[in-house]
Amino acid sequence: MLRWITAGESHGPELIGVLEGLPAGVPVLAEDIQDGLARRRLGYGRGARMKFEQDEISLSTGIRHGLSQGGPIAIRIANTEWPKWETVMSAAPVAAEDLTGARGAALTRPRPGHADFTGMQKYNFDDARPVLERASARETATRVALGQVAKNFLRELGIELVTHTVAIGPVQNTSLELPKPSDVEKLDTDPVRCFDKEASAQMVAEIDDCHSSGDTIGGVTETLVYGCPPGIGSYVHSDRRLDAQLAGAIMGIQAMKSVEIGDGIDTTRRRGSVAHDEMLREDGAVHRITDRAGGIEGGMSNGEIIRVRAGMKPISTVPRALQTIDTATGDATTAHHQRSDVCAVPAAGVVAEAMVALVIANAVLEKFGGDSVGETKRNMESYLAAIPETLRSRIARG
Ligand SMILES: Cc1cc2nc3c(=O)[nH]c(=O)nc-3n(C[C@H](O)[C@H](O)[C@H](O)COP(=O)(O)O)c2cc1C
Ligand SMILES: C=C(O[C@@H]1CC(C(=O)O)=C[C@@H](OP(=O)(O)O)[C@H]1O)C(=O)O
Repeated sequence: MLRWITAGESHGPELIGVLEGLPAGVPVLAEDIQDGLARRRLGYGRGARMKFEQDEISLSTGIRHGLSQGGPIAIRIANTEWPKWETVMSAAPVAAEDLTGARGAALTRPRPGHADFTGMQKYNFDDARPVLERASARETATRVALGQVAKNFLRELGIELVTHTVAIGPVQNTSLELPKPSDVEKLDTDPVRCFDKEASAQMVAEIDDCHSSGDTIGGVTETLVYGCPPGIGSYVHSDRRLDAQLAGAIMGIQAMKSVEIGDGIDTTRRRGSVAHDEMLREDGAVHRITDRAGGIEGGMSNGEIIRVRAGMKPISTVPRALQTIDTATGDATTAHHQRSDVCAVPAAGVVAEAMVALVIANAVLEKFGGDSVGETKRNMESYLAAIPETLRSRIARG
């Protein structure tokens, strides 16, 4: 079983992520993790912080000479801004007169849509600062770092992921062409990580329009998993279903409001005759004529491309500030606003990919086990080889 946990505040000294349960022998280099983090900082519509935040990482434990050792892997990501926040975020007590100005003064005008107001109620704070520090999606840098380790493990088994943006607000990419893992570099050069040039230009224009009218916007990303063998996850109990695990992981990302597996909502509008994926046996293996199910049936992977869509709401720090109340006085006012992203959908897609990688890696380990990556691979190959001929599936590879 693979377990992970993150710790840290948005403007604290550092973020920490721990991954436990990874077999030994998985190649892990600092550069791989830096690559993943750099990708998360990108995207048209990101705010000022992403221009200077460096995501300085240290691989603190669990890796030796570029390979995982089987023990917990701890990754630290330093916050570039820490010197400016040392007093406000100090672990030691600080005198009230030292907490002033935009950073230090209590935040009492909670933003509708963010965690501010309910967080203050729940944790008994008279200041939204501690709420936003942990609710902030800064934390997702750690998930991307851990997800990168999971991706390296999956790559050893021939499982690869790629993520693209399919909608920004009302602008949709209606092209049916799916990116392959070899298209990652091409996607990296697109301002919104969209696979269709025309749709990408319209998405950029939509973000510009939001920016100039003091507004924010959300959208939808799609993560594709290639090379996943059939039989990952299970139908035998609700919490073993791969689709349930994926949905939970996606909904655990800040600002995510919907998850779709395969054609998702579109499938609910179709008749059965055009909603499912008919089977064909060719060259000694069964494959599907379509992949409307998104590679999962009965809570198990079926060998086709796994497709997971994640729907993100608009950023809640709206420059044209929304109506709220001042929690210090009870008076009507407008929500506090500091620098913020206008659109973070491309970055959220990178986070979604990390979460999908962690879920698939966990499900793979549950099925095949192994204390070294070689053992996991042998177990997987012998399972596939033992499947009777008429039950064999073609595995969709990139
Ligand atoms: C990658 C990413 C970047 C985000 N950037 C911002 C931001 O700059 N400003 C903001 O108010 N919310 C931002 N958010 C969204 C908030 O974190 C989120 O709205 C908040 O946690 C409440 O969302 P919830 O209702 O889903 O919990 C971002 C989310 C993600 C995934
Ligand atoms: C720092 C990141 O995203 C942040 C997510 C975020 C929020 O409220 O979720 C608010 C903003 O933080 P700040 O107020 O410090 O500018 C974003 O920049 C990041 O993704 O690394």
